[in-house]
Amino acid sequence: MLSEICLELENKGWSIVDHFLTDSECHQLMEHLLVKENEDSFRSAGVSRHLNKQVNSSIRDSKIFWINNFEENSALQCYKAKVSDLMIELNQYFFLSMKRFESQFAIYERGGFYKKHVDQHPETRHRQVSCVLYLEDCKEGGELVIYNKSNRLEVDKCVTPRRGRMVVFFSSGIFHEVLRACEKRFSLTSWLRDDEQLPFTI
Ligand SMILES: O=C(O)CCC(=O)C(=O)O
Ligand SMILES: [Fe+2]
Repeated sequence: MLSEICLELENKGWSIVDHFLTDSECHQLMEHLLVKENEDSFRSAGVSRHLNKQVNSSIRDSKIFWINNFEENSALQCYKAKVSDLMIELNQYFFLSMKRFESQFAIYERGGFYKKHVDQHPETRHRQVSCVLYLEDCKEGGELVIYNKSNRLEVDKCVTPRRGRMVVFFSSGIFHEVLRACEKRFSLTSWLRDDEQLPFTI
């Protein structure tokens, strides 16, 4: 599985992995996410603008929770181990030096969206690879649209969120957007980074 991801990233800049986690692991993550939501721990997501953090709901309408403790939940531990293995494989294949990752749960309410963007901040450039894991199916809406790596106007793939499905793509060159969700949409996103110190969260 890991070498296939590397090959696909090399060819297209993105890869879709079904069953990255099992249904029961995703259920466990959902339970954890819902506890955090009930504790009112989610916050409106911001977008970065020249190192200033802004909440701009015309670009992005969703709420997020940054994960600080992976030990709280066994499915999170499993997720962390699998993403770490992926990071090692990607480092070897692409001669990268990613050292850690930052992770957040995201909830898009019905009508939520995220306009076309790239994940790497132009000022810092430490995000190298993005991994988005979907925790529930979306029957309609909420698709992730991935644009062609050499032509940002051309759609390469429209990904339907499915429980356990993970999309991996380069954080710098791959434009993408989240279409309006028709129902509540749940995901766990990680950015693999090549710096050591703790980032400012966005
Ligand atoms: O949830 C998704 O499908 C993608 C989210 C995204 O692009 C982001 O958080 O930067
Ligand atoms: Fe993104």
